[in-house]
Amino acid sequence: MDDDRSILATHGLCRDFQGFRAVNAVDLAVAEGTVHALVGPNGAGKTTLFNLLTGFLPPTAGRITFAGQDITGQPPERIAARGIARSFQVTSLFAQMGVRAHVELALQAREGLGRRFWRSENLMRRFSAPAQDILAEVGLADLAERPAGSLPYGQKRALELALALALDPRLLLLDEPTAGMGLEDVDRTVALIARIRKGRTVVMVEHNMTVVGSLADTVTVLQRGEVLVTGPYEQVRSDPRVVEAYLGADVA
Ligand SMILES: Nc1ncnc2c1ncn2[C@@H]1O[C@H](COP(=O)(O)OP(=O)(O)OP(=O)(O)O)[C@@H](O)[C@H]1O
Repeated sequence: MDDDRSILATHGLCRDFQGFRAVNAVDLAVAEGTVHALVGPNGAGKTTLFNLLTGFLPPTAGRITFAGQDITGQPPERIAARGIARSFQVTSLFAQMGVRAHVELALQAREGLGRRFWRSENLMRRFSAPAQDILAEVGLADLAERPAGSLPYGQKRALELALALALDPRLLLLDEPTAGMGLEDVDRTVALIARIRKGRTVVMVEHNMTVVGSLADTVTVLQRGEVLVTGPYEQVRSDPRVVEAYLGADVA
C-alpha cells in the first residue's frame, strides 16, 4: 500500500474497545504534499483513527510508519517530535494569556527549553518576531496583544492552527477544522488551510463535504471501522458504495 510518495502509512491498523473493533485492518497511504481527508458517517472510526495516528491511543494490531520509520505505539510527544502536529483544542488556550504569547510558548516548546524558562522575558523577546510571522500566516497579526479568551470562536480555531504551525510540522493533522463554524468562518478557514498546506502534508477529519471538495486531493471514506473507498474527491463522492453509506446513515 505504501508507495514511495507516502509520508504516512498504516498497515492493517486495528483498535478494539472491550472487544468492539472501532478501527479494522485499515491500510492508509498519505502521499507527501497532499491534503488527505478522512470522512464517513458517525461512528465510522475517524476520531479513533486520528487518535491512533497521533499516538493518543495505542493500536490493538497493525503498524504505522511515518517518513519511512515505524512509529507504532510511540507516545504523542515522540510522534510530535518527529514532525507530526495536531491542531490544538480551543480548551487548551489560556484565556488571560495574549495571542502572541501562546505562539511564543509553542515556539519555545519546540526548542525543548522546558518549563524552567517559561515566560522568561528575554526568551519571549527572542520568539516575538517568528511568532508574529506565524500570526500573520493565520490572519491574526492585528490581534497579537489581545487575551486569547477574548477572541471569537473562528479566531480561536485560527490560533490553534498557529500553535500547530509553530512546531513547523511535516504533517499537520486537523480534527474537524470547521466544526461549529458559521459560513463566513468556514470560508475563511478553507482559505487559510489552502494557504498553509503549501510545503506540508495535511490529514484532516472533516464532516463538511464542501470543505473536503475544496481542499482534499484524496479522500478516504470509513464505514464501521473499515476503509470503504479511497480516491480523488470527484470519484469518491459519486461512488455508489459511498452514496449508500451516507444515505444509510441518514435513515438511521
Ligand atoms: N473509548 C471508547 N470506548 C468504547 N467505544 C469507543 C471508544 N471510542 C470510540 N468508541 C466506539 O468506536 C466507534 C467509532 O467511534 P469514533 O469516535 O472513532 O467514530 P467517528 O467516525 O469519529 O464518529 P463521529 O463522526 O461521530 O465523531 C463508535 O462505535 C464508538 O462508540
